[in-house]
Amino acid sequence: MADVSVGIIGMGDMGKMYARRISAAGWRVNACDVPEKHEALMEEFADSANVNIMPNGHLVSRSSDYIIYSVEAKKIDEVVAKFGPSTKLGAVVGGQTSCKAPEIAAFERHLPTDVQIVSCHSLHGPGVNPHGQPLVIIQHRASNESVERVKKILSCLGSNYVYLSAAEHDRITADTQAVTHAAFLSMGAAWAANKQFPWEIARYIGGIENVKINVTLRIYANKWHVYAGLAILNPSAQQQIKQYAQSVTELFKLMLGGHREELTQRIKTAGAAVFPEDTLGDLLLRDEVLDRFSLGELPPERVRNNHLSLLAMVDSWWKLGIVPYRHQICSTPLYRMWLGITEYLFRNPELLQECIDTAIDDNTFRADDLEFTFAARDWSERVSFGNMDGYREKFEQIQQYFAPRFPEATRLGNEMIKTILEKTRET
Ligand SMILES: NC(=O)C1=CN([C@@H]2O[C@H](COP(=O)(O)OP(=O)(O)OC[C@H]3O[C@@H](n4cnc5c(N)ncnc54)[C@H](OP(=O)(O)O)[C@@H]3O)[C@@H](O)[C@H]2O)C=CC1
Ligand SMILES: O=C(O)C(=O)Cc1ccc(O)cc1
Repeated sequence: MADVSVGIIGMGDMGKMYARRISAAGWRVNACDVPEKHEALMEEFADSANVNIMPNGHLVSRSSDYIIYSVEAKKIDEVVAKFGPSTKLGAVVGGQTSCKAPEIAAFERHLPTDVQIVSCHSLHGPGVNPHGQPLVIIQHRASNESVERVKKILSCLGSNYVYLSAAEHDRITADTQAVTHAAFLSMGAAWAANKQFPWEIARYIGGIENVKINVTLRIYANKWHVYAGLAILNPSAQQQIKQYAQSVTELFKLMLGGHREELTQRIKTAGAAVFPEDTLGDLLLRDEVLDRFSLGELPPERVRNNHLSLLAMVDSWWKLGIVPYRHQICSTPLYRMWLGITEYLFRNPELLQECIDTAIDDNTFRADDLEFTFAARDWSERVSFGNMDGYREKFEQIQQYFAPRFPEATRLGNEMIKTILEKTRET
């Protein structure tokens, strides 16, 4: 084992995080990125004795025993086609991309048949401590012995292994990540369209709103390709995102039409299906936690909101027959927060009633909800059409709008994630 070396192709945020932790645990790491970044990487890792920065993926592939591709999901085929044939005889190969269908297809297409395939996916971003987070292991074409080797290497992350097939992985992450991101991306799109910075408006400060704002900014501060890849390339994700957009539209129409009874009936039915009384444990999140992380001044009294984004989430879980708690074992931090605030609303009958009353009686959210509905449908269409360029254009435009607040939001978001994860880790 001492002689086993680890290759990392793609030294972006995730690749570097892996390289630092794996090398610190004593493994020799051979790593590369695109040639334009070679020199900068050499400098950055000059002091890391166990990290050997190489000029390209051929050199990494031919000299490493476990090779991890940590490149953009949309580039996986092109990169594996280039370097896969150079893989060391008998090595094990895996990938870190967020969607496994294209990754596994690329491995099967381009890797020599003697090469084994054990893939992985850390279910968190590069700024989150991997300790205790889920790490998916996919034994696709490999002996048990090779899986043990990979687990031994990755054990330095301290994550919890979750064993899935590639297809199971994609199905679950469509239910958890893709639809969660669609909701937050739509919130950001609506705020930007209305030229709002929500932390400057009293009705968007405090409690559930803090989570909405911090998570939205966290997503827009990341790279577009991460979200585009896991939504567009995941065969299961389109349906989920489409259902979410449809639920948003239908609920908004009921609100606009003043159909109190129908709206109440639908929300209560969905709530009962997703949060059945006899299966519930403690709440994932509580007021003290929710109120602590605000980008703006907390108003003296909580301001009402109809929470269309949350009502639509439960409605689409119900329509799709998804039981969100079943996915907790392989959930990301953002998914846990999203489930946390949704549950917080649905398990508080007074708050839910206030939400329905606000939806019917209060006109002040109509403009925001209209933009939110447009946004949810627009994201869904860009995903359905497989429109990478269109996704990027919209994402980066909104990213620019929020960029000035990213440093503060990231700092607050990190604290919030840490606190919330401590509260939700055992569940
Ligand atoms: N960020 C996150 O929160 C998470 C991301 N992931 C997944 O991990 C993967 C990496 O993500 P992340 O690190 O954030 O993305 P980055 O964009 O930071 O890193 C990807 C790196 O791979 C490089 N690359 C592209 N082509 C090649 C090549 N031919 N040879 C060597 N390097 C190449 C890219 O260069 P260039 O920019 O020039 O293309 C880039 O530096 C993605 O598939 C993502 O979906 C998984 C979990 C969490
Ligand atoms: O927590 C989330 O959902 C994130 O946004 C971070 C993230 C992004 C991509 C992944 O493949 C895994 C985690």
